[in-house]
This record gives sequence, structure tokens and C-alpha cells, in this order.
Amino acid sequence: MDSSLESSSSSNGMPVRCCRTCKIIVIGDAGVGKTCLTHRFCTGQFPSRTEATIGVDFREKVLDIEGEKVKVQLWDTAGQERFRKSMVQHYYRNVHGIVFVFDVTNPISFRNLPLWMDECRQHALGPDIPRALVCNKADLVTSTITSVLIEQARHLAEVHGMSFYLTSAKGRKGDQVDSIFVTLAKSLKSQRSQSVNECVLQCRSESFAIPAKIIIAQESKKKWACIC
Ligand SMILES: Nc1nc2c(ncn2[C@@H]2O[C@H](COP(=O)(O)OP(=O)(O)OP(=O)(O)O)[C@@H](O)[C@H]2O)c(=O)[nH]1
Repeated sequence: MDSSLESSSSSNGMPVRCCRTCKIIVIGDAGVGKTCLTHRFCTGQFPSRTEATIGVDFREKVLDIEGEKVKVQLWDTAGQERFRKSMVQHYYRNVHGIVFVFDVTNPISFRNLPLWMDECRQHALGPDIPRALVCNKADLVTSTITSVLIEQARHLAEVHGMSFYLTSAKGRKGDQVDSIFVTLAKSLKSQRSQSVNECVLQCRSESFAIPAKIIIAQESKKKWACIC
């Protein structure tokens, strides 16, 4: 377990001691609301104005998960090809969680999701990495066309083992937006605990008392290594 402590600031601006960072990338077509979602989660506000993201923007929030401080670092990536080319390699390094976003009023952004999934695969992000599918701009849902799209998205999420969220970065309640990132951070934490337990069991059965410590440390480091 990487126990080095870092300083960070909590949502109320007070400095906190924080020991883990998880990197979550937020990807999807241009204009689907990635910036607004990450902004809403980190500040509780819908931004008054946004511009197309160039490269990548970073936002952070420290969560308390079952008594442990976890720094959730969100990588808000550019949806426009011309603004992302040079940064792509950086997005996909040491990723702990993925959030795919599409816009419920823009069916093309839904149809393009397999391309975003492919890009993840090409950068060696396998199905073991927790992921969520977000259907954003729920405040604009009006017709049965959008309802059909939502059902298709739910199905897609199920097929790929992703959790599904219907959100509005603009809506009065930000609960669903928070759930996306809090749930991912929780599953990362439990994934880490599980991998540690598996190592302990394996090492006990082989009676390797001392190497067990080393394996546990290596395994935890792999899951939660510093990404700075
Ligand atoms: N009504 C509504 N508008 C939204 C919502 N989320 C974002 N928008 C609007 O959608 C537009 C694009 O939002 P962004 O957050 O900049 O989209 P993005 O995915 O980050 O776009 P790129 O940076 O170009 O990839 C802006 O005009 C936002 O105000 C939402 O939940 N509801």
C-alpha cells in the first residue's frame, strides 16, 4: 500500500491530509457536457459559460470513503479531435476509472460511444477498470425519441458491465452527478481491498510469510500508485 501522504484541499477549502489519488477520465463527443459535469461535481455549480476544452482540464475533489480520504482527480478531456491529438497518450496513462458521456439530445454522440470504447481498448484499458455511462442533459428530455435512446443506452451499459446514470449537470439537484464519481471511487477502493485479500490468502496457502508483505505492497501500488 502506498501510504505516502499528500496535501490537498477539501470541498470547503480547508487543507486536508490525503493519501490516495484516483484518476478518472471523462470522455465523449464535443459538447456533451463533460466540463459541466466535472465542474458541477467539484464546485456544486453549473458553470455560467464554457468553452471547448483544449487538450485536458483537471479538477479535483477529496472524498471521505469509509473513513479514508481519497482524492478524485478528474481528467476532463477535449471532445474535438483537433484539440485532443497531442494529449491522448497522457489521458490513458494510469487510469483508475472511466466515465463515458453522451448527450441525450444528440443521438450521434450516443452512436459514437463504441469509438470511445475502442480508443480505450487500444490504450490497454481493459474491462477490469471500473466505468460508467452517463446520459447527460436530462433536463432537456422531452420526446419519446429520447426515451428510446435512454433505454438503448441502459442496455449498452448492461452489456458492457458499466453503471448507468441519467444526469443533468444543470438540474437543481446534483445528486446523480455526485453518484457517478462517488460510486466509481468506492468501487476502486473495494477493488483494492479485494486484491490485497487475495494476495494474503494466496501467500498464506503457500506459507510465504515475508514475501506476502512484498506482494501486497506491489499489488496495492499497481492499483493506487501516485500518478503525479
Ligand atoms: N441544458 C443543459 N445544458 C448542458 C448540460 N451540460 C452541459 N450543457 C451545455 O452544453 C454545452 C457544452 O457543454 P460542455 O460541458 O462545454 O461540453 P464538453 O463535453 O466539455 O465539450 P468539449 O470540451 O468541446 O469536449 C454548454 O453550452 C453547456 O452549457 C446539461 O446538463 N443541461
